[in-house]
Amino acid sequence: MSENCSKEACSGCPSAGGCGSARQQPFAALHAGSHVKHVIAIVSGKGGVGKSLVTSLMAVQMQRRGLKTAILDADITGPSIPKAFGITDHAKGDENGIYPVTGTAGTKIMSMNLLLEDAAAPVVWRGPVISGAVKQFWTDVIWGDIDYMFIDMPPGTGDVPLTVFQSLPINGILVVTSPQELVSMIVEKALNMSTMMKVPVLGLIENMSYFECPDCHTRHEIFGTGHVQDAADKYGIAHTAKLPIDPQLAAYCDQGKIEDYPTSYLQETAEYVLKTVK
Ligand SMILES: Nc1ncnc2c1ncn2[C@@H]1O[C@H](COP(=O)(O)OP(=O)(O)OP(=O)(O)O)[C@@H](O)[C@H]1O
Repeated sequence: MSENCSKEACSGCPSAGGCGSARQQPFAALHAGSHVKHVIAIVSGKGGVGKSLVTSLMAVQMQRRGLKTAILDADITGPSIPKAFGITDHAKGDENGIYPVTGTAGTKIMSMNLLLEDAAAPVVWRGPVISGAVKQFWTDVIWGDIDYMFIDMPPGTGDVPLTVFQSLPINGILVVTSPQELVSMIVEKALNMSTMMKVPVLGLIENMSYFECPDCHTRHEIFGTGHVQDAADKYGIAHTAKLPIDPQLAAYCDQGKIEDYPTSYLQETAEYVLKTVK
């Protein structure tokens, strides 16, 4: 934030994410064996709108550009990142710390499911314990050199997202919504939380925006017309994107082959992030 800056938050500011001094609280210390250049959090107002999918696609986009990429899965009670990347190995640790598991294309991943004996076992923990685990993914994991780390946040605006915002030096967030959700107060809550935390909103992504008929290529707005641009204008968010409902994408995710999916989805979002957070 420049000395002359009079903005309450960074949304809409051309320097958003780049000025670095908007947030001044002491952040949790990164492990000595890690050097993470940029941290982008993916948030949503509620669960099931495709936050993990967007996190995975963003990592894949960056990885394809030859950047060193990581995903910190902060969705401790509903971790879905290892499945999308087909990771079944457990994370290993020694006296120095915990090592992330690397996907076939090179994305480094840490998730609660990589630490559990049984991936189907529920994590029945209270909020502060969950927040502690997320912080440990930052402080105790030996990430090595990372250009872009994406954090798959737990949905909503509860105490875990709050702790993550306060503890980790997040450069910006991408908000994932669905067409119905966009008109709701829940999205406004997520956007207001980022304003309160002084973390710039880099973009608004409307997932399941439409379905394109594979035969006639007509686009059908199954969940109604979204208003992603209206919402972006209202909050001064410079970048928007729309993702279609794509059964093939879901199938690649289910088979753990997200890195192999030949798609340009979120290419423009990746380019916007590269341009804005550098
Ligand atoms: N655009 C899409 N096309 C097809 N399937 C999708 C799409 N977006 C999400 N899905 C599927 O919907 C399911 C939920 O998506 P995802 O896990 O990314 O949501 P989420 O917001 O992270 O949920 P939670 O917050 O509960 O973890 C997944 O099975 C995913 O493959």
